[in-house]
Amino acid sequence: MEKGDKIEHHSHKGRKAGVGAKEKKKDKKAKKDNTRVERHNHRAFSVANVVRTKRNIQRNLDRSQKKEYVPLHDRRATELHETPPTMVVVMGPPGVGKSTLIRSLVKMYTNHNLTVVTGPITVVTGKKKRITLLECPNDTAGMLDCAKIADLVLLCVDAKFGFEMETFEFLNILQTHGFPKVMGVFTHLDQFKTAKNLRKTKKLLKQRFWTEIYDGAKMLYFSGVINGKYLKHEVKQLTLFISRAKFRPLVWKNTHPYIVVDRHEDITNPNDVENDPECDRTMVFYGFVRGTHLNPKMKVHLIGVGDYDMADISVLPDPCPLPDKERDRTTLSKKDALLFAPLSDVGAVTFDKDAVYIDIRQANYTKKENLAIVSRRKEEDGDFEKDEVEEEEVEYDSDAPAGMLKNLQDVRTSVDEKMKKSSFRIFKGSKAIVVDESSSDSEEEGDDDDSESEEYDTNQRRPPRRGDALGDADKNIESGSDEESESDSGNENTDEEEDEELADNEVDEEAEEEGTESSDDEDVIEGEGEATSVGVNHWKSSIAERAKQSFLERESGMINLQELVYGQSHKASMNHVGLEDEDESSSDDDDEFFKPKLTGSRAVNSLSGSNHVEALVLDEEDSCRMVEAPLNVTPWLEDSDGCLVENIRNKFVTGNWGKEEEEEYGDFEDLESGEKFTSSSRDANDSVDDLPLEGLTDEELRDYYAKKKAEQKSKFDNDYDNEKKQDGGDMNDESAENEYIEALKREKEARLARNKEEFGIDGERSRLRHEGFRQGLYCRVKIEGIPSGFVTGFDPKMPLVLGGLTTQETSLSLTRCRFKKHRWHKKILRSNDPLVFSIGWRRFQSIPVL
Ligand SMILES: Nc1nc2c(ncn2[C@@H]2O[C@H](COP(=O)(O)OP(=O)(O)OP(=O)(O)O)[C@@H](O)[C@H]2O)c(=O)[nH]1
Repeated sequence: MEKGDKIEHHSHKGRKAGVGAKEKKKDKKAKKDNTRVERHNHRAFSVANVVRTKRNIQRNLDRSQKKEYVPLHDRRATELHETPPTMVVVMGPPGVGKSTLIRSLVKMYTNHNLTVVTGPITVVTGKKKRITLLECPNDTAGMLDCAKIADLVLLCVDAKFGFEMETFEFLNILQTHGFPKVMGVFTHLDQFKTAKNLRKTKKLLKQRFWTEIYDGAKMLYFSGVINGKYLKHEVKQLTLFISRAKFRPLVWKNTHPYIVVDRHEDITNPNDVENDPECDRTMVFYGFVRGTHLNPKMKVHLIGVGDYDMADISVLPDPCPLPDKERDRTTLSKKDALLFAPLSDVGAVTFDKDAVYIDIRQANYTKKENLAIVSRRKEEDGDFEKDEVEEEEVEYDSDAPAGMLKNLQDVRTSVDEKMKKSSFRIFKGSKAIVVDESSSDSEEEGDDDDSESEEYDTNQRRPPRRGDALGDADKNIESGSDEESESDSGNENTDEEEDEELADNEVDEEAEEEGTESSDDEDVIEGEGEATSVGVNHWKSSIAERAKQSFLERESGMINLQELVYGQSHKASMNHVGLEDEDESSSDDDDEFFKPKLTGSRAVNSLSGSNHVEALVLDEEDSCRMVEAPLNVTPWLEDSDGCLVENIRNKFVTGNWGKEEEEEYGDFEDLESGEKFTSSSRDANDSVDDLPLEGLTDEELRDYYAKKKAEQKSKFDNDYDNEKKQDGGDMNDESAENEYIEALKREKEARLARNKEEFGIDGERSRLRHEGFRQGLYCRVKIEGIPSGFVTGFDPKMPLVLGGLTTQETSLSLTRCRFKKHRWHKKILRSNDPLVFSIGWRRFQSIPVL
């Protein structure tokens, strides 16, 4: 509806029957007849009871006064899909039912039965709402951390037991950390035997709770557990309270960015850890950015560990996104009610920056005969036979991934070894070439064979093409091997095509056999002859071949930038010389054809002798920063007008920075206002301020400054009032203030919209660079140099928080603080009494001197 539009209301319908209607009729008639007597009831609107009215007025004033608070600038995201999940901390003494409460809430929201409740659990609770549930550990450190990050605290209290030490401790901690919203959850109500007793206890608990927190704080009563969860309608009521709760922006969270870590990973090089198990670790932390913008250059404090610079921070896709905005639904469907609890063992998929891990719990591809240990154990347990019947080995297709995985288990020799043993012949009737010269007797056969094997090498280095010699050679491998195998069996086949078909068939058959045959059979086949083994492991050898080809392709296509810019390295060039020398000596007896070819730029360099020499000269040192000609100092020292030393003398600290500098800059013109500034005008301006100060006494000087300050203040006040008048018109103070706050809000929204428009959809990266990582983004933060103790002593029950540090928090500073004695600490606090300090994100224990 537009602002100017009038709202249509139902018109008033007068009474047509009853006393009121009768009276009205009478009055109308009297008015008509002019017999109406004007009556005035003096006491109608006067105060009947002065004292009571006074009290009433005072009470109303007090109540409205209580509701007033200093408005805090809310820096939380305005757009709902950008807000991070609300942090709901569940706190209470041990055994009070915290885990049961979280389990019940998760079941209510997502219909998922949680077994383990550890770490932060994020749940989509509505179309525009998410919450993160976190169980607060029962130690001071954990409580301190939770108090800093909580938006809402569910304070669990065992009603049968009453308030316990932990609850009061936590409330105390909350008070000193800026009080977040607190709701009371009273459990174990089913353990009261009489209703009267229950009613009495409820009343007592309520009074105590309200005095601890504030009058009217929300409380819920949970009466009993069914199937390990609280009653459905009671949990439903709690979810309603959670979704309706309004959170005040707390000062600390308004000024500090932080990440409550969902999960973390140790990405230290395993070799380093093996060499030194105590070595510093590189770790990545995952979580939503909360609070304010997290600047990548900011220092962060990993609570309980120390201050660190972020080695890397990047945005990841939201693991628990809000449902699609486009879908026009009023309620949240169960499908959209997502759950993300990486430490609680929910779901099988884990996302990393560049990998997705799927936990395939039960799948087992190990062959049955290899499960010796398992079966032995079962035998020992005595239920071997029973399980035997249950578990039947599944047969997989050898082409399917599972089948290939099983085949891999049968491999006894590596691909390299097989390649060494393999042989092929290039021309029909020529001798087969064996790769491994030492194992074959090619050495004994003389130079010809050597050259053949070399030819094989050089041919191999060429990138393959369809129908190329290598492709032919491939065919030859197959045909050659077939021939051999067939010659063994006595069937000679000269037709190549037939050979290929046959080979294919054989490969297929043997591959099929391979899937079912045991490893012993495989060994027998290998023993029968190499030709057969080539056929059996055909797909494996082709893998090696393909890998080799792709490597060669990459090798030839690769441009070495370092070589392009700096020439070849000295070592490399020395190698070339060595190689060439060797070649020269060997070229006497070998053909040109069999010379090892240099690839890429090396080959170009070695083309001509002069080029080669040039390359060698370049190779000596990094030449890009060197001055080619020797430095000529004479023009610097010449005693003339153009003397360089004199020209730059004043650029240094020792130079004359007086008038010369001003003269150097000369006059300039303000292009916007068109005003011209000359050095003389500047002098005049300066002198106005400077003049009265000369020869003044201290008293006069003080007066002079006070006057100047008053002038400035009045000027500011005028400007400010004008601004306020413009914003609020001639309204009274309160409405003007409201209007002012509204104007600020509007301005903020407009600024956000402008920023968004400016950066556009594709400008996300530059937005992150300029703004930092805004709240609600799911980030991955890499931190280096974390002590090994953090990994070894990690307790998933303790909340892990990465808090952003402002600049003044990273520098050495003096803090003034006051101590308040704990209400139950009987003794007077003395020097050297150990205290736990919580200053900003940091917390530590110390023995202060008071
Ligand atoms: N009868 C009854 N039993 C409850 C109630 N709430 C929780 N329990 C039981 O209390 C036991 C402890 O509950 P948990 O949820 O594990 O308590 P917790 O606070 O997480 O305990 P810690 O993890 O040790 O701190 C469980 O066996 C629950 O079934 C309740 O309202 N009534």
